[in-house]
Amino acid sequence: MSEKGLEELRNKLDSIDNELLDLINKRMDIVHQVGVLKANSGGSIYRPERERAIIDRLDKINTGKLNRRAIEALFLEVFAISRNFELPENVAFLGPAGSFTHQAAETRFGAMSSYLPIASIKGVFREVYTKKAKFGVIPIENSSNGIVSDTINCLTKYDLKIIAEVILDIHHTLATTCDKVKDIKKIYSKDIAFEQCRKFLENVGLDEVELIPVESTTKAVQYALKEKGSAAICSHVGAKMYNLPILFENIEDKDNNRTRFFIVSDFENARSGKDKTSVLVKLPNKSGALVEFLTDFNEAKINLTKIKSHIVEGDSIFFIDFDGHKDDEHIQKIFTKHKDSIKFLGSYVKEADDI
Ligand SMILES: C=C(O[C@@H]1C=C(C(=O)O)C=C[C@H]1O)C(=O)O
Repeated sequence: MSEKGLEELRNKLDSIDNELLDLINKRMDIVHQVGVLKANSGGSIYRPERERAIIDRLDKINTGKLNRRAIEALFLEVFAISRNFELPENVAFLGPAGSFTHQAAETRFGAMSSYLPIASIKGVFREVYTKKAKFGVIPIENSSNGIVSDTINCLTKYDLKIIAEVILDIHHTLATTCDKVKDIKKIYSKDIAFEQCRKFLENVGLDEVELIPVESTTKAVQYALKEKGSAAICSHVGAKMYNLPILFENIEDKDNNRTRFFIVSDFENARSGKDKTSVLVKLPNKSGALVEFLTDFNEAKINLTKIKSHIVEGDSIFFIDFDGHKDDEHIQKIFTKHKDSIKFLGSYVKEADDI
């Protein structure tokens, strides 16, 4: 291509960028006006259901090259920056920095938010409950390892609401300063990550080496970086963050290894039209209680997407997800009838039926 041709194209890009900048600034002014209205009425700045509606609308009218993922990536960042300008709010997440939960948080709160890495799930709930953070991000379940007990325990104890779910594909890498697999004598990682990569470890002859469970995959990177002859099973982001060379990518045994995260806060969402609701249920200790409860759901034609039993302080409880919003009439009826058994956890935009 001639120098002149390149310059012409670059000039075109420059003028498009000028327009984009101008439009985004104009958009920010409007968001500010919305922010003032919300501040006067005491409403939350963040409205996940409204953001979902904007993305759905743009995806529908889109005739250009961008696909839904690209539209989502661009606009979620624009929304996050707008909100952050309007009212900077802290986001607590199960840390350390670079954890999968951090990545889940960044999908909704973007690059500019102020993040607080917290060492435990209980700590995250505490930060939000005591208003040091407006939002808390924690894992609720993984497709290979099931429900995260600490999260269920905290949902029973703290009066916070689930305002969004985030589902991430979880990919692990083997990162190490060793050049060859046979030089690796020990591997650091989080206990559940070892379980998710068993077959890989067997296939490359690493099933006999010492596996050392540590608090997080990021911690594993830090250990592996310091110690010769060791490796970490960690995320791509975690390895890159500390410049630990990656020897193998995508080493998880199942190709649909997914984790679901919740975002908790102190407000409730309005309806989006495509919602899911989560509740905890403690039924009376009498025969047929569960059947009667589920029959009511069946008769109201409510689609249950998950039911898991769980023991909290010796009591058996059920964690249940179903389609619909708390304010839907048929759901209200069930909530009224079973008000002594149900703890409402939140209605939020449904990202998927299940993981
Ligand atoms: C502007 C609003 O507030 C926030 C910012 C949004 C945006 O930038 O479009 C959308 C939803 C909210 O999270 C709104 O509620 O409309």
